Amino acid sequence: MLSAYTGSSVRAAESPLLEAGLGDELMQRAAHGLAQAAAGELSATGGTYGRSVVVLAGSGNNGGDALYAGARLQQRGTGTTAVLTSERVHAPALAAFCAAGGRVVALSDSTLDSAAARVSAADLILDGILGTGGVGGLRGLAAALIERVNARGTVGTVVACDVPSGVNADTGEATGHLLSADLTITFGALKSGLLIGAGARAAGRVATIDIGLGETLPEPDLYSLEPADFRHLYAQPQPADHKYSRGVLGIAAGSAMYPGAAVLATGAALATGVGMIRFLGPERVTALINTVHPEVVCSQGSVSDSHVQAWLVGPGATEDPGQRQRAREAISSGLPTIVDAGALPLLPDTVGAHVILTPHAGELAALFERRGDAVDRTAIEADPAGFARRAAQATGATVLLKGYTTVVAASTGETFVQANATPWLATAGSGDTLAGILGALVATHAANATNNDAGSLPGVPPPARWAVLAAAGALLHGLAGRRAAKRGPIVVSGLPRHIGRVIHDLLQDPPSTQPQ
Ligand SMILES: NC(=O)C1=CN([C@@H]2O[C@H](COP(=O)(O)OP(=O)(O)OC[C@H]3O[C@@H](n4cnc5c(N)ncnc54)[C@H](OP(=O)(O)O)[C@@H]3O)[C@@H](O)[C@H]2O)[C@@H](O)CC1
Ligand SMILES: Nc1ncnc2c1ncn2[C@@H]1O[C@H](COP(=O)(O)OP(=O)(O)O)[C@@H](O)[C@H]1O
Ligand SMILES: [K+]
Repeated sequence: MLSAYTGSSVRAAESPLLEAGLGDELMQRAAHGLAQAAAGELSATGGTYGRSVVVLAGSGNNGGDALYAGARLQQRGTGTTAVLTSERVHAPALAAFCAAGGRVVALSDSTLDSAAARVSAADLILDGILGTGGVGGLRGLAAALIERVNARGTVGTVVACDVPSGVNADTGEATGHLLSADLTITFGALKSGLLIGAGARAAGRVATIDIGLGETLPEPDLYSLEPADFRHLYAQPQPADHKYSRGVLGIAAGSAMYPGAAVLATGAALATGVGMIRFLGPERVTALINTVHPEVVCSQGSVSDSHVQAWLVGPGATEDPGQRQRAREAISSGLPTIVDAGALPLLPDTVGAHVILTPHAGELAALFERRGDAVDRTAIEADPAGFARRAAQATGATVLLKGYTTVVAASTGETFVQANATPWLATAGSGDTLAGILGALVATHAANATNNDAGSLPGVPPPARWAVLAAAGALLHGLAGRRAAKRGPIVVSGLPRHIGRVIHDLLQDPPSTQPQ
């Protein structure tokens, strides 16, 4: 499991070390790590000697890191040019850079075009315009430069210093022009803004350099499950198990208008592994379910008459009064319940953490509006962690907010971010399969909660266990989508096949490779 920290908390952790006079030492460690990583990128594409490197250096310490790293690269034989984006610059770092033989271009209106051409043509670009001290998006000449570079495109590898310049290291928000990185080398601790929102999209691969902050760091701001965590969270069937002891999932999904959502959610739940599925719905839907999934036990019955360990309600169920009634009863049953799509508007004022809401940004905006808290969808998309937390706090539920990165917030504040998905998953019905995965994970966990530790991870407090499971579901869904997308555009009804194969790979001990 990865832990991430806001840029502000990393700055706070640095401050006693700075007061102790260790600022230069920290910067040298950062520059060393950055130069090593950059040299590694160059080596992978033909070596360092004679390669062209451009350092984009802003006015602060982020520019200092990049200039010191540029000096080290110059000493290893690169041809390095620093483009200074501000009149101010970290003077000792610039002096070291010049002493190593680096060339310097001061950005001005008259040098903008030639500097942009140089950046675009470089073998490697170190982006040190702004780090954790940035306020708002890039402005002035720096913004104009990046706009021109993006218009031309880049030939070489972009390595961001700490964060892609202009990304808010706390929230991942970014306004204006950004230079997307192939690799971000971040210092001291992983920054939250690299896991989420625009920052996650711009960061590329992320590596953290230890600069010795150690115990000065506070509690993490965000967590992210890694593929190797999955097998600790998945309730594998044991020799003494039978179908009931493994966990029974109740599903009330689909309607005459949207029967397909029920088929997709049920197929994904079966593929994730569950003792049994009891499916409730109108006859037309149950007939379809039984045709496509003969192993599912179907009826037109009620929630109170159905013995299950967990519920999944809502996919495709918007217009059907019977399904709406089942959803209401499931939500108030006290059993863990996945509340998706058409069931979201049926939520009472407050529920427990065992109720897991799965809105996309539009559905979350509607949820806030129903509670008299008007929030724009675009505001949610810009700060998904902030709004998922707000929703979890307001409702008491565990909130899984879907999108390019999926955020899961526990009502107690612990927040997970999973960026395992692919935009190919942005296709109708994909959310139904996520709901099915979550239903199966939660039902099998609920059945096993007393005799194994599925759903708990070292370092994560027990109240967040539903959030951990939901994050595991997002991880599995994302990896299955990636695997499916290797063969072209995703057809959602084919996703269950990939879900099963990804689970197989994730349960290897130890996982041989990260499933793709
Ligand atoms: N502290 C440490 O121990 C260590 C820190 N480290 C490194 O330091 C970095 C933080 O450095 P920092 O605090 O100097 O801030 P940083 O991000 O370089 O620039 C801020 C300056 O930029 C400007 N500016 C602001 N907003 C702007 C905008 N939108 N568009 C354009 N310009 C803007 C503003 O100047 P102004 O323009 O207002 O004069 C402000 O002064 C951190 O990310 C890490 O890389 C490592 O070396 C490890 C040890
Ligand atoms: N751009 C994207 N990149 C990665 N995953 C995405 C993207 N857009 C959507 N997804 C994922 O696809 C699913 C879409 O869910 P949803 O909007 O509820 O679809 P539907 O209601 O049609 O089933 C979610 O799991 C979401 O995280
Ligand atoms: K930067």
